Amino acid sequence: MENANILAEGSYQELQSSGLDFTKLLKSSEGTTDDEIDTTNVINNSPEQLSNLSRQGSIKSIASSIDENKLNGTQAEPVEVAETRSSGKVSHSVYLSYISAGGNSFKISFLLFICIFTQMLSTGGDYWISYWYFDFYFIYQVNLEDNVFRNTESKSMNTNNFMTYTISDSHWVISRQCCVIVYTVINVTLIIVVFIRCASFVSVFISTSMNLHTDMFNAITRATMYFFNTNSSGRILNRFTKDIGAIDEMITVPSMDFIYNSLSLMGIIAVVGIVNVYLLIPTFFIGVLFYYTVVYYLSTSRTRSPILGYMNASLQGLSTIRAFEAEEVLSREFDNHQDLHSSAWYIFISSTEALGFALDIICLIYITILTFSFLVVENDIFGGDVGLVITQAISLTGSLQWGIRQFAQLDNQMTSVERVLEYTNVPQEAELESSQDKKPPKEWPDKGQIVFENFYLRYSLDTAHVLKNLNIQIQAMEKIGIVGRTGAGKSSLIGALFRLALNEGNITIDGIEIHELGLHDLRSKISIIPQEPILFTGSMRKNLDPLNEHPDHALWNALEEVELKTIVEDLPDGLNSKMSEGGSNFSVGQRQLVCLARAIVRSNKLLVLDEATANVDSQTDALIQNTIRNKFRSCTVLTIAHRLNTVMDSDRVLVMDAGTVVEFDHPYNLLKNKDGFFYKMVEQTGTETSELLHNIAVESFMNIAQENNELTT
Ligand SMILES: Nc1ncnc2c1ncn2[C@@H]1O[C@H](COP(=O)(O)OP(=O)(O)OP(=O)(O)O)[C@@H](O)[C@H]1O
Repeated sequence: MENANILAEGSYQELQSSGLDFTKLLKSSEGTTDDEIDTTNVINNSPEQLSNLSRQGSIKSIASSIDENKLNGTQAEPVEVAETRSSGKVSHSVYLSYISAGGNSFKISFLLFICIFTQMLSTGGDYWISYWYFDFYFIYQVNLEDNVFRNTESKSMNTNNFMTYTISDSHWVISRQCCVIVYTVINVTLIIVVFIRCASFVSVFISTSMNLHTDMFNAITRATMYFFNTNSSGRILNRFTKDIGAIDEMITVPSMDFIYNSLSLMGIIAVVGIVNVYLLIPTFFIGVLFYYTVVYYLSTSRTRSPILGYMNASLQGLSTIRAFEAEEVLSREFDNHQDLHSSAWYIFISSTEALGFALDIICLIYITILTFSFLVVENDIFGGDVGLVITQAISLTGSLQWGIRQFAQLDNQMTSVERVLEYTNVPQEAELESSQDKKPPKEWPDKGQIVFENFYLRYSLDTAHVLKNLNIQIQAMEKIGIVGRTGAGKSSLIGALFRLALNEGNITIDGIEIHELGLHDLRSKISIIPQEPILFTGSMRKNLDPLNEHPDHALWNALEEVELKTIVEDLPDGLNSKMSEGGSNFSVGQRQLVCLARAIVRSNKLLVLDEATANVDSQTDALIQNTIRNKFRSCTVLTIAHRLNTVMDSDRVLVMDAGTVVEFDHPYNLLKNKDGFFYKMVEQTGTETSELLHNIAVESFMNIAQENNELTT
């Protein structure tokens, strides 16, 4: 195929005789067919196995590397860490963090004050009515009964005046007009305060969500690479969508209801205590009974089944399930999850009903105790107060049930807060900016000399070192090829330069120890072309020059170097044309060329190629190799080699095995050692290819020797 057109089709012989690009390609790579074998797998495989591998394609090659990993035992890929539970008991510190995320202590105290004040006004209004009724009783009832007052010291009474009268030593009577005015003031104030309370709640809840989201976002963007290796992107997105969604929507209403109901309960207890302090004794015992009922209920309402997660995963992997004809197994597993889910849900409904019944009984007992206490205990409690206490206690029944259900929901949803808080505390990378006294000069690195000294690397504190005691000196402008079997530590060596894992020991670039620098200062000075080309959503310009530092002509020149100029010119908006997500409107090879153009634009002294040509055709490979040779002549280039021919003309080849450097010299010198790793790797590519590779090495060695001679004469 070429440019999305079928140029030719037919058998191998037919295509061979057609003289099309296909046969040219074959001819150009005739000598390197075996060479296409991944060098990372060759050391321990026989030639027969290797040729089998190359024929069997990528699936086999993946399988072989997995087998190898299994055999070695030590080279396990990072395992995804277990997901935090989505239900269960939430600690008090989570509640505290949730509350403190709502704003400063003044804001939270104000909200608390306004809630208590609202409840005081509400209970005060009820209490005022009872007081009012008391006045009415004295003025109309008692006065009608021949002005017989207890402890009578009768005074003249004028109920129409806005005045108070002392009826006894201990009680005041207030005029009706005054009662109405006070009651109106209480209610109007209550309405205003309720509005203020609503506004405060909205403000606090919005701040809570925003702060939790921002904290998590900031923490994730600065998290170590190890975190991303052990947490899938789906899981991270889940926290930003589902958990933040729960904080936005599912927690707010239950929190408010719970606070209202708790305060209302306190209001009722206060009224009971004011009317008769001895009634607090049965209230206490009922409270204890009530507490244990609620604790029992909450523990049963937390059961969950992962049915939704299972369903989601099944839908996402539907094609795989069908391809492997695993529908039966999956539907059986789904049924099990469904059974668990249904039984948990049934328990939840039953326990909620049981709780309602238990609370009704408890409230009934309480109301009975209160009511009979007024009959049994001889005292001078006024009838209005009795009515007030009983009506308040009756209102307990509904509000308590609702409050507890809301608390159960709140407690369940609080796991979302816990999960968000967990991600705000993930391990962070080093500082982005260097301290003033360690700031590197603007032109650093101007030579490109790299020195590793007693260097070790591991991916987490509880795993073994994957790079061990490296002592490497790479001279300025050297072209270094890095080879080794899979898991030897080639990518880790590159990662060490970018400080992506836990580095121990020294790495010096042009005399500056990189661990003393800020990450921005370090990483912006090393260009990398990875195996998987990374393009951003946005314009072509943004992809070539993300920080907008270079003029247009520099970008066009870079595109010309990688032979993409005409393709970009043909795009509707040239440099401003939009790239799809991940650059999917470009082929893999073209994306790789854009990455190369980006590296050319940056013109750093250090370039790293991590198997950059592994996924491209041999023509693009040749173009990339040539461009690198020409454009990065004065740079230090580290190339992790996928195909041996790409590193045979390097100044030196670094052979790695099990995290250590086993050989490091010019390929010509390495090939002299017939017991060496590199020699064996070359030999295992087949007779023809190895001969070709030997020739490239000799030619390159001669060229270098000639250049050195010219320099000395
Ligand atoms: N992100 C990671 N977290 C934990 N261990 C890792 C990680 N990446 C690599 N390793 C481990 O480090 C060791 C070296 O891996 P590395 O990727 O550097 O090898 P490599 O030579 O580049 O292999 P390949 O050619 O297959 O890419 C392996 O044992 C691997 O399991």
